[in-house]
Amino acid sequence: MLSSLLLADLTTNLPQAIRFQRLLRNLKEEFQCGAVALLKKEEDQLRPLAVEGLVKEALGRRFKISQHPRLAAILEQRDPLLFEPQTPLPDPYDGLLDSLEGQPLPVHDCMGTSLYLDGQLWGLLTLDSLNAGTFDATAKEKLQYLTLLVEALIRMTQLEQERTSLRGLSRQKDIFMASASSGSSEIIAQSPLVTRLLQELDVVAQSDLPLLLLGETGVGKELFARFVHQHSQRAQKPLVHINCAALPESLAESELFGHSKGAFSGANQDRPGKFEAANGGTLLLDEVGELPLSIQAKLLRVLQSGEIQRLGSDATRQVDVRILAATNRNLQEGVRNGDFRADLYHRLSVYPVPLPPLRERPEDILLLAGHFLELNARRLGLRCLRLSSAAEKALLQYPWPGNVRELEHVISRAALKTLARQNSTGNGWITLEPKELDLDIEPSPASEPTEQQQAGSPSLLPLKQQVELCQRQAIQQALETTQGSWSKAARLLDVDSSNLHKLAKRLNLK
Ligand SMILES: Nc1ncnc2c1ncn2[C@@H]1O[C@H](COP(=O)(O)OP(=O)(O)OP(=O)(O)O)[C@@H](O)[C@H]1O
Repeated sequence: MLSSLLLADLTTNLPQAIRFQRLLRNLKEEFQCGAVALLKKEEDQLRPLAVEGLVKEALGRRFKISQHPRLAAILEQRDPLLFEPQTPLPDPYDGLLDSLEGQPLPVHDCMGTSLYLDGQLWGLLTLDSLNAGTFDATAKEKLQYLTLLVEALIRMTQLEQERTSLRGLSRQKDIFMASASSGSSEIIAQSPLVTRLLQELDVVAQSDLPLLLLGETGVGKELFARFVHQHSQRAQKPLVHINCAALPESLAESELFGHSKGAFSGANQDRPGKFEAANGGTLLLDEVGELPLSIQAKLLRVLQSGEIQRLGSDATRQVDVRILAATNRNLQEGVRNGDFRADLYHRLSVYPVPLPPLRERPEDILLLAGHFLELNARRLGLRCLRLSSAAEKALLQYPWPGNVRELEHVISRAALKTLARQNSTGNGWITLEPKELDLDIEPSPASEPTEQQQAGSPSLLPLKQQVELCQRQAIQQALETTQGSWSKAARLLDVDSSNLHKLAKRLNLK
């Protein structure tokens, strides 16, 4: 029965996330178990691509193989591995099972299998059952033959993705987790807003266009700049970051363009600047709105000519640098006030990229929280950190003026606070409560969240923002229904097509 379902999915053209989710749902039913998870191996860690029966935030987690002996043992062998219910090895999903609402896992059955693609270890599949004794030798045998089908399904999905990206379309559809080479550059997101933005950036990255990343503080401008660099032809060359706000006017020219020996007192030797350091690669001008006016003129000349002159030298040097600029200031206003040169603004803003604040993409909040919980648990040596459902609600209700950075700090602070509790109980498993998050807004314990809050919408936003949030959701829904057709979406929403385009542009949906 299950194999025919899997075979049917092999021949259907489905987005990866939906395909994997269906696979896990079918497996959960087939094995009558509580949780199934599909994890992909990425260097020394495992990344969940789909989970069934685990809490939502589990998708944001990364499991370091060396810290999870069960997962390591599954990876070590080709055949499925059945763990004794009494095994002393800790379970990686302790506290993450949906049905247990944060309770630690009791004695239970667990089995898993490694997955290979083209002879290479790709990842693994795990199954957990709360009824000890469910998984026996027959179940293990069944998993063995289903493993082949699961591998075929993953391979098929990969081929389809490759074909799609060859056509210049998105590489990932439902859930897009852009994985860069180091953990710290990983963009965690599943909201349609960010998913679409990443798809767009993936394409724009291939050009040498200057990008202007706009957005509130802590929204991820630097992270997205790194994404662009890593997805560009320049990825093997340096990405040089310069914080214009931290650049004293007296040193700015030498920092950017370098200086020759004797150019000023203390210049004991020739020194290249950031432009030369970034040659062949990318230069990120962070907080570009803070650049002093005198330096703006010099920067403009370099951008126009592609040539730099080190301070104190007449020689010119050709540089090939792609410019990315980021700011949380309104540069147009800066131009109007005379703080920012109009010509430089036009040069930098060829392709503006507005990054949506966290409150406009509530779908990402719990995912990001899960990611930061995992990072903190690892850093503090805690076995498992999770959110109570009241804490989840509190995170969803909060308006996040400091965006992702604030969320990161809230989770780090809360994780630290739990240390004392952890020491007193001696238990590695910890649930965070709203009071530990220390947010300004506490959800009322008596009231159930509204549908809007469940979708992650902040309830205390000014009316204008709430209206915009509703408009954004309606447009996104319509686009999903019409599979991206704007004209059909306009008909569905009963608005004029050009008005819909204008509105979508204003709401950063385009
Ligand atoms: N989608 C994301 N996934 C994972 N981490 C994120 C994401 N977005 C932001 N972060 C994290 O949030 C923090 C702030 O991000 P970043 O420094 O890129 O923001 P910024 O917009 O450049 O901030 P500022 O305006 O203050 O310069 C960083 O630690 C970053 O790694």
